[in-house]
Amino acid sequence: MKDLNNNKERVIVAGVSHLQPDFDYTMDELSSLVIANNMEVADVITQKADSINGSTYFGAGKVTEIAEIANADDVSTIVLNDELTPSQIRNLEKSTKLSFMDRTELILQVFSNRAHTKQAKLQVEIAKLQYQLPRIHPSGNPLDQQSASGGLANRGAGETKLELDRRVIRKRIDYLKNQLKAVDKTIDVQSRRRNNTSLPLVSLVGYTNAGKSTTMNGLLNINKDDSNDRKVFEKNMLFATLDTSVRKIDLEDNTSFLLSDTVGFVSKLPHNLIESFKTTLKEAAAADLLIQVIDVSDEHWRNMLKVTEKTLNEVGVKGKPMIYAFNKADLKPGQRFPTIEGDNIFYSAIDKKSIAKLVELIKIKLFANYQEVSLLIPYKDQKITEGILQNSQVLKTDYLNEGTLITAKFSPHELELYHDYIQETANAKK
Ligand SMILES: Nc1nc2c(ncn2[C@@H]2O[C@H](COP(=O)(O)OP(=O)(O)OP(=O)(O)O)[C@@H](O)[C@H]2O)c(=O)[nH]1
Ligand SMILES: [Mg+2]
Repeated sequence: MKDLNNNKERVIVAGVSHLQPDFDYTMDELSSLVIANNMEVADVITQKADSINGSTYFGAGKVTEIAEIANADDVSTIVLNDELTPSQIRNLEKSTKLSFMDRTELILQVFSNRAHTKQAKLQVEIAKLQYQLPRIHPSGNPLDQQSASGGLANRGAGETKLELDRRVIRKRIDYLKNQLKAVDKTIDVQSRRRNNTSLPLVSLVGYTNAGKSTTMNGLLNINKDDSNDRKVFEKNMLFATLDTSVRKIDLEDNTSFLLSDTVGFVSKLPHNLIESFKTTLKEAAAADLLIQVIDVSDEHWRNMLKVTEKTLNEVGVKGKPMIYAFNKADLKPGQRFPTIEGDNIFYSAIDKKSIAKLVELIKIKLFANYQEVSLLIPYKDQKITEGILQNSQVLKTDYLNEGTLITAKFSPHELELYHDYIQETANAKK
């Protein structure tokens, strides 16, 4: 069998620490991203400085040192902990003859390798081209300079080869954006169809590899061993999930909710990528309740929580009710689980008792503001009656002369929807 290890590119990871408190954590994570990109870390080089050098990122002495270490390690690529300007990368490459990859490019490559569906592929390619746009190099070949005397008919008149290349890339970005819009639209229609059921929507969010997909699969399993085709992909690797999956979860007491699993976050997630993935994150934006999954066995969980909150803010998800789900408690020595403390739960997604406890908390948070109400629905609106009987928490049904009298517990959203049929509100506001 072919030894895949031999094919892995060995790289040096390097970064400038200018007293940011999370520097060590971001450097560790950079190594994980390198491994996720199927490369190997040969060495780690850091420099302490008051600020980042505007032209070469590192100070001059450090650049020489990196070149020497790279030579000794027989490494030709250096991966950097920040996003660099195009000229910083050019200067570094010119003076060392090595190749430099910044954190943004690395994350884009990992996403690119993981993208399988059309939507994810389009989202990643757009972000990649946007990253490349200011970074394509002029070739230096004078023949590449287009003649300024090309005539008025020539739209590219006076354009350098570089400008032409950029125009081609911009056109491609526009084309892909249109394609993405079309794909988003079909997905949106599917999502709206789901929303018509008026079931509450719960979204799993959080750091990559925290256990969101494993939690979803655990919840799919609560009442029955759910058929495997409803399960989502879970794996010990960064960005195993790039797409959003939504599943209906049925609880024992006849209540149900929709649960969505989606792409995870990482620190310094490239802005273009966030922008591209906004539609994927729409389910989180539309959610009635967020479950933030946190890997409590990771020493950096506080940083991860901070990054998740910041990223959610950036995509416009603010002020939603949230459960803080501290997962992988089984891997943290001395951690009792499952336990609920306010909005926090300590649990393990691979433990049935934990999942049952999580359901308890979801029910408390989700159904807390439900109200018991009776609706009288005329027989001509049979479709509405059917919808309620199928999806709402129905307590009683009577068939009267005027129509169907249904007593049920309704969400605020449902109450708005069925406002015209309300007969009486029981004093059952919990
Ligand atoms: N021991 C233990 N392992 C867990 C637990 N939850 C998840 N894992 C493992 O952690 C790894 C990542 O889990 P996923 O569910 O794929 O994580 P995710 O948050 O969906 O990650 P991305 O899709 O990459 O963002 C897998 O190998 C899981 O088996 C847990 O409670 N205990
Ligand atoms: Mg996942």
